[in-house]
Amino acid sequence: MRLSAPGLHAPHAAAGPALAAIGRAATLALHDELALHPKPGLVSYVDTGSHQDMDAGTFLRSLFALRHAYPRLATLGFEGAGWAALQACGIQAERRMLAATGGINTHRGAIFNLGLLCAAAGWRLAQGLALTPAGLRHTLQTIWGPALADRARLTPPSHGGAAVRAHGLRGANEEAAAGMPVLFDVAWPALQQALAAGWGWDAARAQCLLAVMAVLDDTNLAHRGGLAGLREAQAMSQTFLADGGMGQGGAWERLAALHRHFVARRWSPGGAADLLAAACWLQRVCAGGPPR
Ligand SMILES: CC(C)(COP(=O)(O)OP(=O)(O)OC[C@H]1O[C@@H](n2cnc3c(N)ncnc32)[C@H](O[C@H]2O[C@H](COP(=O)(O)OP(=O)(O)OP(=O)(O)O)[C@@H](O)[C@H]2O)[C@@H]1O)[C@@H](O)C(=O)NCCC(=O)NCCS
Ligand SMILES: Nc1ncnc2[nH]cnc12
Repeated sequence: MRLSAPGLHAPHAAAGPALAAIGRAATLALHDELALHPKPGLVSYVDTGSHQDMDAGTFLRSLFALRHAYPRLATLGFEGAGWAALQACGIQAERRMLAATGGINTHRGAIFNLGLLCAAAGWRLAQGLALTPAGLRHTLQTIWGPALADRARLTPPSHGGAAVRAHGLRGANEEAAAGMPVLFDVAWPALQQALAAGWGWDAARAQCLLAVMAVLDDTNLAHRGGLAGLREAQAMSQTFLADGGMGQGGAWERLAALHRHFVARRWSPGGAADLLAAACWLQRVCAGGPPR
């Protein structure tokens, strides 16, 4: 599926199928992330990683519950909605997720990241602009960047966020305010390079995940493992990549060992998982989808 935006100012009805496809790509991208195994500390169809309160079924219920939110966010972007409307839609989606999972936070970060990307795609569609990674990044920064930057200063952080920011780390909101540099400068190039090397969709997603884990200030890791845990997880990911990443001999076995190491410590890179999903969404929206 390649979604370019032909013609300036596409009328609303004509854009309906494209907006629906943008939203559907988000649900599919969440599944791309869930279906990958092993992922250090994360839930998949094979096991629940570092989690006791959720499994793949919880994630499936969550992504099913979110399936209308993403096309809605794309439509809001198409309509040029302001930040308040996007936020209200995101908060409603969070409520749906919690209702579907019995109060478990499966996709809070993914609602936010993928929701913003869908909105940016909808906005570009309305302007007749191409859906490219660089273009989406530019739209995010110019249209909603100022509101995000204000929130970064004004909104009190939740959960481990306070401690995390006390260490000068960058959470989901700060990442978005900066134009999602880890997504566009790290995750997306890693996925593209792996695909260009012919590694296949599974290895490419694993490489992308490790590339993100190597650099992201993942608040979930900091929450579960403290700053020391976050830094050790980053260092282990960097070493894995330096040794050849998914291109090294025995890569899958080594990834499985990393998974066991994370599970033993209850570490879970949930923020990195979300950015893997976001990179898969870019692949589906901007690059014709996963390789066949
Ligand atoms: C903007 C908000 C989403 C910010 O919320 P918060 O202040 O909580 O910010 P962060 O802690 O920075 O991150 C929120 C979630 O984003 C993921 N994440 C973590 N680090 C990063 C990062 N550096 N960059 C990008 N994304 C990041 C992560 O989400 C994933 O993990 C969650 C599961 O974690 P888990 O450990 O299992 O569960 P917990 O219950 O949290 O902990 P335990 O007790 O079990 O240990 C899961 O959600 C994944 O998606 C972070 O959790 C929010 O405040 C907000 O504004 N929401 C309103 C919606 C909105 O405005 N939308 C705008 C338009 S769409
Ligand atoms: N597969 C997964 N396991 C645990 N937390 C996550 N957050 C997003 N995806 C996740």
